[in-house]
Parts: sequence; C-alpha cells; structure tokens
Amino acid sequence: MRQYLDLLEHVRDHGVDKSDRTGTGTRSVFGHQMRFDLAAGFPVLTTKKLHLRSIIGELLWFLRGDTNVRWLQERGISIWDEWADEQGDLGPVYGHQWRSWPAPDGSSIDQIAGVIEGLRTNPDSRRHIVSAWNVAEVGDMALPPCHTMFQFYVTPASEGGRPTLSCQLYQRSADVFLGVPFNIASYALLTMMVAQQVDMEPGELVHTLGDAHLYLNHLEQADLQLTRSPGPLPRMEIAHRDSIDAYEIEDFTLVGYEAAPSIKAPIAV
Ligand SMILES: Nc1nc(=O)c2c([nH]1)NC[C@@H]1CN(c3ccc(C(=O)N[C@@H](CCC(=O)O)C(=O)O)cc3)CN21
Ligand SMILES: O=c1ccn([C@H]2C[C@H](O)[C@@H](COP(=O)(O)O)O2)c(=O)[nH]1
Repeated sequence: MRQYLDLLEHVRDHGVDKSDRTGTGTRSVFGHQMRFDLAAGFPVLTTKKLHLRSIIGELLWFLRGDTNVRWLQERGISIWDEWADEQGDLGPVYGHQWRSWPAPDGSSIDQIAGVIEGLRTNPDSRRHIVSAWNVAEVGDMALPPCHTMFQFYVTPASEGGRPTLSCQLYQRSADVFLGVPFNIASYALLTMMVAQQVDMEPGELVHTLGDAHLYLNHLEQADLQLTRSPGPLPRMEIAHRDSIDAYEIEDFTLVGYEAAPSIKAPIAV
C-alpha cells in the first residue's frame, strides 16, 4: 500500500493548513489519484490493522438501501452513530440514492441494478455511472456524500480469458487517516462483488480525491504510521452469490492479513 503511504506523506509534507466545518483544523491538498491493481492482492493497510468487519458491514448496508444505523448497530458496527438522529436516521444518504433515487415522475431508480444490467448487456458503454450526489436532497442528508460518484470500465477479454472490470471513484472530501483506508477497501470489495455478478475479473480501482486532508489531531498518528514498512497484501475470498443483494458478512474471508497494530485516532464530527 505504497500508494496510500505516499498520499499520507504528501499531505503531511506539502498540504496547506486550512480550517474546516468540524472546527478541528486540517492540512490539505486538492486533487490526488491512486491506482490499485486488484489482481495484486486486496488493498487493505498493513501498516495499521483495519477492522474489515466494519467495512464489509457498511458496504452491505449501503447495498441494502438502508439509511438507518440500527442494522449496523445490531452487528456491532458503530461508525455512523455520531451522525444519526434519535431514531437512528441519516436522511437520504448513500443507500437511498444507490437503490432508490427518486425520479421526477414519482417512481424510483435502482442505480446498482441498472449498472449491473448495463455491464452485462453493453460492456463498452461509457455510461456505467452511479451517483450519490443528488443535488435536490443533499440538504436533507446528515452528511453529504463524500464518495460522490463512481464509474465502471470493462477491458475486453484477451484470448481464452474473461473481461476485466475496473472502477474509478471520485471522492470530494477525504479524511486521509481514518476515512480513506475504509474507502479504498470498500470500493475494492464493491468492484470484486460486481465483477462476480457480471462474470468478469476484477481489474483496477482508481481512486480520485478532491480535498484530501489530514486532521491536525491525526498528525502524530500519521508520523507513527510512516515509520512502518508495508508488508505483502492479503487475498480476499468472496463466496459466490446469485445476486448483488444476497451477500452476507460471513461470505467474505480475508486470507493472510498480517498488519501492524491499530492506531487510535479521534473522529472529527
Ligand atoms: N471526519 C470523518 N471522517 C470519516 O472518515 C467519516 C466521517 N467523518 N463521517 C462519516 C463516515 C464514518 N466513517 C468512519 C467513522 C469512524 C471510523 C473509525 O473510527 N475507524 C477506526 C475503527 C473503528 C471501528 O472499526 O470500529 C479506525 O481506527 O479505523 C472510520 C470511518 C467514515 N466517514
Ligand atoms: O466515506 C467517507 C465519509 C466521510 N469522510 C470524511 C471527509 C471529511 O473529513 C468528513 C466530511 O466532512 P465534510 O465537511 O462534509 O467534507 O468525512 C471520508 O473521508 N470518507
């Protein structure tokens, strides 16, 4: 995960200090891109231990179209608690926009089903896009989407092989120490799951960041992480399911994950 450590170092050494909504203060750069070859191993940090169960659970929760934290809490996942109201609701966030974007005629659009159907029937299309940034509803969300839109791209099969499926994510705002490691692993998983559904090989994850920032109360943790050397990447095994809606947390097995100890950091709310 050199790509990630390079980002961490770049923001630390070349970012500008900037105030932010949470009042914490950040060091920030604008515009950065990382690429991860999913055939080279699963892109999860080895320089600090990550809690994969939270990441898998959050992704399945998005795919359920769920926007209430109860389902996460029932599985011991608390990463969205700070933003929920007393009922556990977050407003029309990711899950709502991915699975039931409201159409002007009163119906709703399932962008995930649509993109999977499109990849199957018209792989060369340049329109395999899912957007969470619903301009009309951003104001009703507990937090406007940070991973705002993603696009799939199919590389045709070479002789005897299968096509490969790549994904590019545009993330408008990136908490480099806490959020980005989650976001990389989450979109790698999503790409692998969609590839399985459309019978393709996972290709590359291209991760493009807008405002990439280190919160000022994460600088020491970043320094510590940068003293560590990256190790070999583990492999992710995903049980075969017949539908993108049928996966469960137990279907995911990370094989050979050896990581340095976790590093605690406060989340900016
Ligand atoms: N400031 C901020 N950064 C984020 O990354 C972020 C938000 N806010 N708000 C919405 C979601 C929630 N996300 C979160 C929230 C908490 C952790 C966190 O505390 N991670 C710990 C482990 C927590 C666990 O797995 O239980 C870590 O060490 O990675 C990570 C991402 C990502 N998003
Ligand atoms: O998946 C996520 C969700 C959130 N973040 C971070 C990025 C920012 O630090 C905050 C959001 O604050 P805004 O003022 O709305 O930009 O959460 C992330 O990195 N990844």
